[in-house]
Amino acid sequence: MKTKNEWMQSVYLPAAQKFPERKYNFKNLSDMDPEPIYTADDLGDWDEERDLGYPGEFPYTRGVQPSVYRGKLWTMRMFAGFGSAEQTNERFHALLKAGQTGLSTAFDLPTLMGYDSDHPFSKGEVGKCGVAVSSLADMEILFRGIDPEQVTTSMTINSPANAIWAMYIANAQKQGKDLTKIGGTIQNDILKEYIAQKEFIFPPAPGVKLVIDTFEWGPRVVPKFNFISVSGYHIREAGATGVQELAFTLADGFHYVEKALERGLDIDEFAPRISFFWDIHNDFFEEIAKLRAARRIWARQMRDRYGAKNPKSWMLRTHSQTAGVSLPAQQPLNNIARVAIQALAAVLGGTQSLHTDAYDEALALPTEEAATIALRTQQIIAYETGVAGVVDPLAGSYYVERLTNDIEAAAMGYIEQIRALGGVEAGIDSGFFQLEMAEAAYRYQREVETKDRIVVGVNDFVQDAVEVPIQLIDPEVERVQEARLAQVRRERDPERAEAALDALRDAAVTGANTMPAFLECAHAYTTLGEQMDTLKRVYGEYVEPVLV
Ligand SMILES: CC(C)(COP(=O)(O)OP(=O)(O)OC[C@H]1O[C@@H](n2cnc3c(N)ncnc32)[C@H](O)[C@@H]1OP(=O)(O)O)[C@@H](O)C(=O)NCCC(=O)NCCSC(=O)CCC(=O)O
Repeated sequence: MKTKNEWMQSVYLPAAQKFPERKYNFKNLSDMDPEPIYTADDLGDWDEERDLGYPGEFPYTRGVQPSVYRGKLWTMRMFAGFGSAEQTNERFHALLKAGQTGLSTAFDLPTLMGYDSDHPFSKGEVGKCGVAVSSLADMEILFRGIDPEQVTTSMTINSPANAIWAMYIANAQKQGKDLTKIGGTIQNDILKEYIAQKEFIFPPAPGVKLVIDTFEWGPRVVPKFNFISVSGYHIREAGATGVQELAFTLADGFHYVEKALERGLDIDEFAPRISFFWDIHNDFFEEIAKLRAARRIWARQMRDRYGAKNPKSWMLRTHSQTAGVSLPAQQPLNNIARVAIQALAAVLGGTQSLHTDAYDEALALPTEEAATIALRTQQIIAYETGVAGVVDPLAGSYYVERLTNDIEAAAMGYIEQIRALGGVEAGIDSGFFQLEMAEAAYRYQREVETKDRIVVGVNDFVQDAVEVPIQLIDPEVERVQEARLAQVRRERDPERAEAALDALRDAAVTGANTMPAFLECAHAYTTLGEQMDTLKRVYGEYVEPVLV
């Protein structure tokens, strides 16, 4: 048989002279230029046993479970939250009734920034991009009628993650639930806030310290809870390429591991509950290869660099979300097609959990109809396409294996560069991440503006604006929240509340684990704002350095 090179010379190039290749940018979103075809000749020293293996076995390229979706479909976990706790609770019940298999909570901006709903800074933002939660009283309503032992819940919360998690756990305790049986995930990934999303409160050192408190406390008290979801999503949405998303996020994961080890924790006690979160964009094969490379890098580094011995510590388990940034406001119904393709890539990449964006995401929070179509998209993939019946069906594809290798190598290059810079916190201080991402975002935008990259409906195939119904948030929610907060402050035991906040302050001052104090703060109905203010007085607030 001819070699690839012989075929290129004798067949492809002569044909391309007669019928030239399209003048188009074939590069993927990580700026990697694919060749026209891939054969075994492209795999270099790729070794099937070392680099691929079997599903459920090191290095987990093919998936973390032996049976992957033949055993259990991925969790269909739609990110939802708006308005008051009552409204979101209603949406949660509707989503579960529609066949969703896990919950995922979106909090509003004041909650994400640690402000109570009645703080002057919260005006106009209460309940807008998620649900408002200022105390245990809101949490009780939010999860009314939902059994935390039966349904796993994800909470996208970062700077105030300890406080919100404690409220969730306090609510479960008040219902008499067994804490060793409740499962779920808090995002709790503060590093990517400094790098990308910018919803930080405290400086990086105490920010990371609070995260490590959850690494220590979680496995002992709520052993089924994933106390972190190390998130590439927001890094990607802020303009990073797929390779940067992978590298920066894994570097963040390793940073937390190193900090937990510095605290003297046993890697095999905490690492099995570290989880991840990826953004799944339009380049189909790039995204599949990214997920496979992610599992391989994590497994190799955890075993060989950090010395983890428990196979569960080697397994990178992940949530995925289709790429909001890829869904334009122009011709929004086309986004249903984009989301279907991205979701298929997440599934072929072996995700454990998936959110599919609603087509109207660029316009407003999703209407119930748009959110339902997004969920149905997952159900169509799960039940109609046959892709869930065979484990890692793309394994052995020359292109997919080569791309997995290339993405792994490129991401490891970045990870080594970050280590040489002095680590993630040093990279944040020097603006390394922001500058790398700004450059990638600029390159992408220039490609779109010069039409070197076509985005259907945006820079080609454009048509007049199409109107779709959008969801509006009732400003009444702000008044309801203010009234509830006033009632909470009036009815709680003031001495217990004050003592709880004092204990939180003391834990912060002495460097003790803050989680027991946060749990008591929740039970004492102290508010989120009161807890964060207490910590601000000890830790200070982060001011981002200006980069020019
Ligand atoms: C680990 C994950 C990724 C997934 O957890 P899940 O519980 O859903 O799934 P799972 O762990 O795969 O499965 C649950 C249990 O079943 C077992 N299991 C699963 N598949 C199996 C199989 N084939 N054979 C045997 N056992 C299996 C697992 O080991 C596990 O048990 P054990 O537990 O006993 O091992 C978790 O962290 C998660 O759900 N994350 C969601 C994060 C999220 O929703 N984030 C939203 C961000 S939204 C955001 O940031 C906003 C972005 C924006 O701006 O729009």
